[in-house]
Order: sequence, then C-alpha cells, then structure tokens
Amino acid sequence: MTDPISWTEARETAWAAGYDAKPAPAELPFDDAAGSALAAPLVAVSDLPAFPTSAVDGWAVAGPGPWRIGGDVLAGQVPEALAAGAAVKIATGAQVPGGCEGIIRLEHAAVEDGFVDGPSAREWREAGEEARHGEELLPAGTPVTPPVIGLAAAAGHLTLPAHGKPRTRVVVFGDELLTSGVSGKGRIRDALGPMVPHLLAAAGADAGPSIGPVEDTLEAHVAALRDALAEADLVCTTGGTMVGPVDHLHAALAEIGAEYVLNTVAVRPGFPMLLARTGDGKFVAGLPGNPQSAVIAAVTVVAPLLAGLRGLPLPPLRTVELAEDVPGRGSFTHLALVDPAGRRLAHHGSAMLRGLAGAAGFAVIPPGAPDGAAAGSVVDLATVPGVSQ
Ligand SMILES: Nc1nc2c(c(=O)[nH]1)N[C@H]1C(S)=C(S)[C@@H](COP(=O)(O)OP(=O)(O)OC[C@H]3O[C@@H](n4cnc5c(N)ncnc54)[C@H](O)[C@@H]3O)O[C@H]1N2
Ligand code: MOO
Repeated sequence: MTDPISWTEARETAWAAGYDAKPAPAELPFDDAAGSALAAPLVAVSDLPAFPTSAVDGWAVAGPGPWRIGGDVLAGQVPEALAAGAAVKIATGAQVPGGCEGIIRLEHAAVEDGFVDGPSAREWREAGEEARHGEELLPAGTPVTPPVIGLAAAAGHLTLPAHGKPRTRVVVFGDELLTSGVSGKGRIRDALGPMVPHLLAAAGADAGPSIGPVEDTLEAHVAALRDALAEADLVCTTGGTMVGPVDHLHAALAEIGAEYVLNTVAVRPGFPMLLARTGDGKFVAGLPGNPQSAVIAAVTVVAPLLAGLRGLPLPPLRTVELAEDVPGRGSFTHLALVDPAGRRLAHHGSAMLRGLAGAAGFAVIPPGAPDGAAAGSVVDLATVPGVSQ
C-alpha cells in the first residue's frame, strides 16, 4: 500500500482529476445543465422586459382626465395606441399601449357613466429596464442554480452551455448484506446502497440505482465493475477497500487495468478510501465499508471529483466554532461530527450513522495538533452533500 496523502491534498487531487476530465461543454436542456457552471457568458436575446409592461392592475390613460373608457388590455395582448382622453383597463404584466401617459390603480379609480378618474402615475416597467438585447447577464463560470435557470428562460433561452451531468452507479460489495428485513445471524442491512445514490445526486450527478450486493469473489467484482462502467462515468464501490480475506477491490481494479489517482488518505475515519481511473478515462471511487467512512470518502473524494467534472470550483468548506475540545488524530486529519452549534455528537463511531444523521457536518481537526482543537476555536467544516443545516 502506498503512503496516504493528506486530506487537503486528497480533495484537491480528486477535484483536479475531475476538472481535467470534464466533458466538452455542450448546449444542454436546463435539467441537464442544472448544477454545472456556465461554459460561456449568458446573454439576453431580447430586451428585458421586451416591451413596456404594466406593474399594476388599473386603467391606462392618455391626455387630461377624466377619461372615456374604451376596452381592456389583458396580459398577452398587443394593444392599440391610446388617443388623448381615452382609458383602457389594463392587467399587471400586460403591454402598455402607445400614447399611455399614466396608469390609475384599480383601487384608486372612480368609475362613473363610462368615464374613469383618479391619480395616475408611471406604474410600468420600461422596455430594456432589466437588460438590453445582447447584454451579458452572467459571466462564464457562474454555477447554474435555479435562479440562473429562471433568468435564462426569461431572457429567451431553451438551453445553456454547460458540462453534462456525470452518470454514476454505486456497486455494493459484501456477502453479509441484506437488502430487506432486519439484521441478525451475522447478516446486516445494506445502509450504503440506499444512501450513496442520494449523496451523488446531491453532489450534481445523474445517479442510477445501486447494484448489488455483489458476491464476494474476484470474478463477480470484476464483472460488476465492468457492467457498471459500461453505463457510467464514475462508479462508486462500497466495502472491500482493505485487504481482508474477501476484499477484492484492489485486485479487481488491477484486473480491469485501472490506475490509482489516490490510494488511502491520512484521515480518520475513512483512511482506506481510493480513487482510480480506467484506461478510457472513467473513474472508480472506492468507499470504505464502514458507513460513516463511506460518507467521508464521498465528502473527500467524490464531491470534489464531481464538481471538477461539472466545471465547478472545489466545493468550499464552511467554518464552525467548536463548543468543546476535540482531540486530534496525530499525523492524520480528524473529521469529527458536530452539530450546527459546534457540539460533538454521540454515536460517532465509523460503523455508525446515528450521530451523522443529526450532524451539520465534519469539523476538520488538522494533523499535527497534539491537543486537537480547543473549545472556542473556529475550524473548517466539511459538509455532506444534501445536508444543509
Ligand atoms: N487489519 C485492519 N483491519 C481494518 C483496518 C485496518 O487498518 N487494519 N481498517 C478498518 C477501517 S478504518 C475500515 S473503514 C474498514 C474498511 O473496510 P472495507 O472497505 O474493506 O470494508 P468491509 O470490510 O467490506 O466492511 C467494513 C465494515 O463495514 C460494513 N459494511 C460494509 N458494507 C456495508 C453496507 N453497504 N452497509 C452497511 N455496512 C456495511 C461491514 O459489514 C463491516 O462491518 O476496515 C477496517 N479494518
Ligand atoms: O476509516 Mo475506518 O475509516 O476509520 O472506519
């Protein structure tokens, strides 16, 4: 086994591997572009608004009042120009007629004998007020968030130039695993098959359902890896990262000709995680079998890799103020479960999920701090994809 690389270097290495391998940008439907970054500036293909637009329900008027009522303008219609002394009823969002000099809000209008009167004002949005046709709205590199998709649609687009969603599959190893029923008699429920696809989807991937549990033989591992790689850009395996009697992952990777991008990380928990690349440029992330360690591998390696593949920067770390002392792990980074107030959680063993399920994320206690980090200190917080407390 090679020397483990530092946790910080593992994040950066996985991100850079993804960024170097990101697919060429393409014009993608919004659903596929969501979660990527704009590969070119977003430009308005019309004025915004494209025409003067009423901001209120009211009466559009021209010339001096009171005004003779002459019909309705609803949203979606192109109105005729108003003559002086005329009024038309206008809906919010409707095109303001030419010649209009003011709009009286419905609640301020007095209507009598076919005439309307009341205080009028320029209660409309001018054409081009938000953007001019051809104007750059957002620079290349902007993350494609839901508001960006809304703006793109409003500005006249049907697609966005972006890096497509990586297709991912999860392959679960372990003869001890049950996919239904309760644990007992040496068998336990598979916690990772149901969980990891949601982590991947939250990190921006197109995540198919999990495959497995795969039989604990080298042949079955190789076949499952090959099948999953045939339909995915990234395969996440769970379990089998160590060198136990039925841990076949490393041998299976050698068999398919994959090479390590990184193999083991100086972090506790999660040490035996790995990332490998196949000859045709696809990735295999090996998540350790202990469930919390698997999540740490997803946070450390998989989320940065996916960000890179989508043209996004390395996922930023947040910070948290520790409410209590947290020990270090010698020359390894310690990822310690904390709640939003910086308190450590009970049930934080690497085989457990109970603490993690209530956590804000992992406080990052750097290596080489013999006493760890003291209460009151502010440290990095690594968050889990899909968790936002
Ligand atoms: N001699 C050593 N043994 C172990 C070491 C070590 O340094 N020396 N490291 C431990 C650490 S740290 C971890 S993490 C695990 C990693 O093991 P594997 O990735 O090979 O995983 P397995 O052996 O297959 O399983 C470990 C553990 O996790 C349970 N498991 C596996 N898959 C699932 C799943 N889908 N859902 C729920 N639980 C799962 C499995 O039953 C085992 O209990 O190795 C340590 N050993
Ligand atoms: O990583 Mo094992 O990653 O400590 O449970």
